[in-house]
Amino acid sequence: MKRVGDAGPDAGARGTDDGSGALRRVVPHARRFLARRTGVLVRLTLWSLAETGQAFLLGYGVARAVDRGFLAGDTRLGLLWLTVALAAVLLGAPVIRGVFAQLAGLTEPLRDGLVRSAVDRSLTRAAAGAGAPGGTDRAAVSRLTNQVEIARDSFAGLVLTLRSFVFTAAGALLGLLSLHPALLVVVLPPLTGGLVLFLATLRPMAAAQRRALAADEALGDHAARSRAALRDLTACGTGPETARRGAELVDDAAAAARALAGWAAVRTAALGVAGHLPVLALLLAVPWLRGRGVTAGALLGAFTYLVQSLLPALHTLMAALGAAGSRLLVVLDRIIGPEPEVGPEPAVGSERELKPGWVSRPESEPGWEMKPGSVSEPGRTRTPGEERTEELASVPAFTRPSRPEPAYAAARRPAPGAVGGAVTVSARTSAGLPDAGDGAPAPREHARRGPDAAVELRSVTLSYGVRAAPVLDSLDLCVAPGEHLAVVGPSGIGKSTLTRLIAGSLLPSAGEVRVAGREVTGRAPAELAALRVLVPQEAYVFSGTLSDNLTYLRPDASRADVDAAVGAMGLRPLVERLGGLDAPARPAVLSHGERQLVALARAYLSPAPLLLLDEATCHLDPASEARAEESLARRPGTLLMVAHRLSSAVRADRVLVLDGTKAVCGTHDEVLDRSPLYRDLTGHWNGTPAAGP
Ligand SMILES: Nc1ncnc2c1ncn2[C@@H]1O[C@H](COP(=O)(O)OP(=O)(O)OP(=O)(O)O)[C@@H](O)[C@H]1O
Repeated sequence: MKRVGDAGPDAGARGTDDGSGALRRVVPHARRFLARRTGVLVRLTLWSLAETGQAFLLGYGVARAVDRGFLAGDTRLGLLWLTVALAAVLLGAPVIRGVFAQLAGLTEPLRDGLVRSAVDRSLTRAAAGAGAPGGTDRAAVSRLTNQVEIARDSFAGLVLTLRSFVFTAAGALLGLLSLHPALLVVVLPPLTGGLVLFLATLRPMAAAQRRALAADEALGDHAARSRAALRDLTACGTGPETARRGAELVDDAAAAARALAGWAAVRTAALGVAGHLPVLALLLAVPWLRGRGVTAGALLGAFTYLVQSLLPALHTLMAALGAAGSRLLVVLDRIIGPEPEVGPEPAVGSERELKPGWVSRPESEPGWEMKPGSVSEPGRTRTPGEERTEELASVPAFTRPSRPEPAYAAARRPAPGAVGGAVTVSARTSAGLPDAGDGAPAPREHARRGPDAAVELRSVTLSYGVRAAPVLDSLDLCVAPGEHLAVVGPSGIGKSTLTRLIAGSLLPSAGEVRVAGREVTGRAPAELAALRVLVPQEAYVFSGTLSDNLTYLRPDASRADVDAAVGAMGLRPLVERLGGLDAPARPAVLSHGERQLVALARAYLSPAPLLLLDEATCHLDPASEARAEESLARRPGTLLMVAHRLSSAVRADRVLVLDGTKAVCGTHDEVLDRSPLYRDLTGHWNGTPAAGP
């Protein structure tokens, strides 16, 4: 199952790779890249040859200064050879400058190429519809910034040190050979032993590096998703679950970092063998070397080669290959390796991720613990009715508020036992079409369709782009006049899209939207305004008096009507604070909640028969929200609202659960039975009452 924060399919599959697969994938790209830059490589080689000469002269100059100069009593010659050695050291500065100038000819094209590749990949994934509708490839940010820079820096470091080691080692070994072949016999075994040990750590180190990167991406992805869904997490009470998953990911990242550190320790041991044993061996072998005619100058020259050239070059090579090499391989493979497959949207109710920390799981899945009041208990079978009864009884938050039932609600309440009723909803893949039990719509249902319906959607499909996956797919919905319908669903599922379609501010890609029996498509703004009011999440209050704001949609409202709206929405304290209805109401001095109350009171006063609220109560505290909602529901007309808290759904006559291309509609109890998603929502909500309303 894919959980929040799990790295993508590529991360998982490649996370187990020991590095050889990545090497196979990356090498052809590297060959092509280098083949196109032979000029730079030749110039780099020429500059590097100067390093060979420099390394050679350093030890050779010291050896000759001792043997032919100072020990032979010719101080002048000794100083001359020392000057040669010094000149070799000083030669290093212009050589490094030349090397760096050529290096830029390799690293900058590499970075440009990787950025292009990362962007191409992200666009391809976006076009293929990775994730939920509107889902994004969040790891792309990491690839584009962090990982490309890692690749560039690692590549530069690698070229610099690998080249330096090869050319310096060539100069030093040549020097040792020229001083005395026996020196090589002593120095080479520990040197090669250390190098072999070091090379043996490369693969496991690359795998550990890969795991660390995957863990880092997963943690970043989880954090980004959680941040984007904070509002839903709070409303659904899934914060603790998300925090728990975040803690798991932090643990994973820490474990990966520890594994990496372990291999770094082995590598340090290899460096000790290769870097320090040759010096020790040389010291211990002095008598043996002297016996073979190795002069004091040659010994001193050999030490100079080891300490000044070979070992520093080896040290930097190991550090670079160890860290930068495996990092480079892993990052290159992530950016230019095979494109991870983007499969079709998994079916809702299977293993599809709904939102951070809120994952639709089969109820039988181990680890899907029961929380007080959640729906099923492993090992015990209960009838749906029993489950509902227990659940509602055990959790006060789920008890329907006792309010007088509006007359219209009683009139349209379905007969006991009947499923469905005044609201129908279906989608191409939905199994939730209410019917009379024999497949045909219930008679009451028929009566609500056509000109009688307050809102009717017939096979409505909405895609935001020609190639984009539809947000709503063949959706049928029928809302009776006077109905109070709550729309719920995960973030980004299409709730706002639905309200905008019904409001007529968005045209369906296919199908028909009718309000009060009239098709909304192509209707003039004034006509639409007479049919419906849409209150969005961010309430609009204009500069003017409070009265101007409240009566904007109904200029002829009497003072009594306005007073009634003020009372119904709980605006009285604000009116008093501002100094009366005719006092200026500057939007800047109102809180978000006060602005929402003003917008709701304006909608309450509107003569439009249909009110559409798109999380229009999200800034209100639960008590104010309940009062506003109940007043709006009592107002003559139909109320369709995107629920911010599940308590809103419990208060509504019907609940429409949008769940990908599935949609389920019915009373709270009915959708609890039929919608696993709704059960998930309510289960989580119940489990953390502190976060609930
Ligand atoms: N103008 C647009 N252009 C392209 N895609 C859009 C547009 N508006 C919304 N979407 C996408 O359509 C999908 C449904 O968005 P919508 O806002 O309707 O969801 P929602 O359920 O209301 O989400 P939320 O609860 O977060 O407000 C999302 O994936 C969103 O990214």
